[in-house]
Amino acid sequence: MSKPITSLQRQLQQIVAKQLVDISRNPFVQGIAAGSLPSTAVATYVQQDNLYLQKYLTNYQQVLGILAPDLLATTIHAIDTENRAHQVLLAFLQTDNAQLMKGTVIELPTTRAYLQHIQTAITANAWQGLAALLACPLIYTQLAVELQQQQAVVHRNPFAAWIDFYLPKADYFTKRMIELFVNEGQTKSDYQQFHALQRFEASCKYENAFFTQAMEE
Ligand SMILES: Cc1ncc(CO)c(N)n1
Repeated sequence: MSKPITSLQRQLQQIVAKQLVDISRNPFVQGIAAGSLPSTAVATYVQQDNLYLQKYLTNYQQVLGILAPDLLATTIHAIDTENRAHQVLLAFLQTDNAQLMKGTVIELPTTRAYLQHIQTAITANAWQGLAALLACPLIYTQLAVELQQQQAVVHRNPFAAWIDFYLPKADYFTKRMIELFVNEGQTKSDYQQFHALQRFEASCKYENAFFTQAMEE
């Protein structure tokens, strides 16, 4: 017997709420909230996120191509333009992407491990892959809501527009992804659901580690 639709969604929310406790304490995230971060950390974050998002997009296309080609067609643009969030960080660094990515930028261990985790999930099946992909938009959306509630979105904060970018907008694509995950999940066994939620939780932890990695470089 599969769990009712609301159960999967509730479990996602519980996992996010739990992981956000750690993420909001992350020094990088606290720097975003306070409007102050070392340039090296911001530069490392954007470099690694460029590498991450490039592969994320490929994985997203692969998974959505199987599960929901119509949703893929309407949301691909949303991810593609995500680099607009990076513009905020690049402005803070007073540089551009071309300059920042000059030479060889290699994947740091957490970036590599996170991408490998997503890849492994996709190899199991597309829905497991979706579980691993879902943490990325879901964590950032909830984080933005939390930072806004902490009054971090103020004019003097150079990262205010970055936070604003991730705030949930009308029919935002994160919501569509959650709906897809939950709807597909109704047809899945308890075993599949259990593993998908584990993969989702592992991705949430990678999100935290991804911020940490930027501070350590
Ligand atoms: C690593 C990472 N997670 C989530 C997002 C938000 O989509 C991002 N840009 N990068």
